[in-house]
Amino acid sequence: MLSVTNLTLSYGGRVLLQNVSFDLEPGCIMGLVAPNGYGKTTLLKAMANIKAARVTGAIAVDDLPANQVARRRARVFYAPGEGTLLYPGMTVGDHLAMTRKLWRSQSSIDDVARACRVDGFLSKRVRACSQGMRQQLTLAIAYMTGARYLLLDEPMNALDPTNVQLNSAIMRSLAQRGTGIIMSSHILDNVDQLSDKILFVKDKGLVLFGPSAPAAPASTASPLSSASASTAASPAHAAPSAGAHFASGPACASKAIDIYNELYL
Ligand SMILES: Nc1ncnc2c1ncn2[C@@H]1O[C@H](COP(=O)(O)OP(=O)(O)OP(=O)(O)O)[C@@H](O)[C@H]1O
Repeated sequence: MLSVTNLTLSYGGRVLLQNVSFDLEPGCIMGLVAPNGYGKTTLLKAMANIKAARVTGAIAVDDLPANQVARRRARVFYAPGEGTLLYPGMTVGDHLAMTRKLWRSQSSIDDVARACRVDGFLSKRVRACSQGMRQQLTLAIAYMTGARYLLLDEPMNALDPTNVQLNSAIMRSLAQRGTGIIMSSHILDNVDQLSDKILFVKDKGLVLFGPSAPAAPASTASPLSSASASTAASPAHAAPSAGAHFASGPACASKAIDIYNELYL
């Protein structure tokens, strides 16, 4: 379990998230949704121990003690968007080879390249790749690491519909084998299809929609209002009474776009 406890994130004096807590379980795909600038990237980086912001609180990686930095790092991989992970002068194949070596991956370059459909441009330098190709490569690198927890920043951006479906299937298959995935996204229909749970950033807190949250009270006319209030009143854990929005599994009773509109519009 990747556990976030009482996390506060700020830049200068500006607090983005205050005292938030949640767990990313192995085998779970969690969507992370909020408008631009609400702190999704900052949260994912903090979870990967990439300290861009000021961070207080605790992040636990399984049962590993905090001082076992290398072992913790080996279980968590953050994949940024927009190809910023990549080296423009290196080829696609070089990136996979480097990742395989650094992460001591058991996967073969050919297998990952074929599965992620980057095998057709392995010898292309990143600077000559399209935006979508760079994103395909970023995801191929993430899968190659074999990390138990993948933190994916807008992973479906720039991908064509075929590649969105391909990567959705790969993520689902990884989750079935125990990988925990959290992905920020503005593509809400994909978040609906893929996520077991969805975290929304709201009022510097988190609102969780997912099957493990307790069911909303029957008398609640709008489960959202109860969810928001619950989170605001209880910063300790992002498990407000919002579970009625989801059936179990990826199928979602309420669409993310409806929840989004109710939270932010
Ligand atoms: N290095 C930094 N120094 C100061 N402020 C920053 C820094 N990085 C990000 N911010 C600010 O923190 C806020 C949250 O940024 P972040 O990138 O985490 O948002 P986001 O939810 O991922 O946005 P988007 O959906 O646009 O990608 C923004 O207001 C941004 O300007």
